[in-house]
Amino acid sequence: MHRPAPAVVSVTDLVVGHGTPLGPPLSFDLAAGEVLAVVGANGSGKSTLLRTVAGLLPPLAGQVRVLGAPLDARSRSFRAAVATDLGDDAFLPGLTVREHLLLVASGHAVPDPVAVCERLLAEFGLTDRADAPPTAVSSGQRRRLLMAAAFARPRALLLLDEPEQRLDPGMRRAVTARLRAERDGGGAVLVATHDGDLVRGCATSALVLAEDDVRSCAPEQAAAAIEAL
Ligand SMILES: Nc1ncnc2c1ncn2[C@@H]1O[C@H](COP(=O)(O)OP(=O)(O)OP(=O)(O)O)[C@@H](O)[C@H]1O
Repeated sequence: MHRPAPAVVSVTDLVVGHGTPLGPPLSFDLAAGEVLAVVGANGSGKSTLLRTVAGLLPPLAGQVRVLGAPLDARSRSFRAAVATDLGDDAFLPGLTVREHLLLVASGHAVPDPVAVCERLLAEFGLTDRADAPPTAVSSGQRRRLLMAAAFARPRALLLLDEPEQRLDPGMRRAVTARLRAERDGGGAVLVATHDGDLVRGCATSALVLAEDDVRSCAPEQAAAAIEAL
């Protein structure tokens, strides 16, 4: 008998917050080949939601399941399946941009990690700065490195918090195209963003967070909601 694959992420009656609830309970499913954009004003809870789904914050109520299992960020299966760029930059002293990428790819047993990393360095415009430590590149270049690192490893789910931050317009368009390719290749993406063009360019659905309200809508409506903020 054919059983449908479980949602990559399944959220039921989830209440997030730092001690006190932020907004009403949330429920949504995210399947392979989908990009769910989370939009809303500053402080509406986008990062808090992403950090909860990443297992960095405990839910105040409700459930998050990842690939059919209750969220357990310490489990090997969760760590193997979930790639994140939540904007936290922590780097190892003494390692270059290239070496950071290689560390991620090798740590996840990616075949031919050197070739994978060189491709990502070129794609994210970092080849010229690959031998510098991350502390010696620009803030936008560090952001490119964090994003490249998320793509340097296998993943079923990608969690991104405002990937457009600090990127120039050309790289924003490139990231949007990258997320479209992720979606079309069967990946699942949960992305918080203030970038209407990114939502239009890659999302399959959206959640609009507001005080005491959460609305599920089509990408075009979410992009319009961003532009109305
Ligand atoms: N570490 C923290 N401790 C306590 N409260 C926090 C913490 N981080 C965020 N908050 C609060 O939680 C609420 C939601 O913040 P969150 O960062 O999730 O919003 P956001 O929608 O991602 O905002 P932005 O668009 O500015 O990134 C805000 O009121 C914020 O002040």
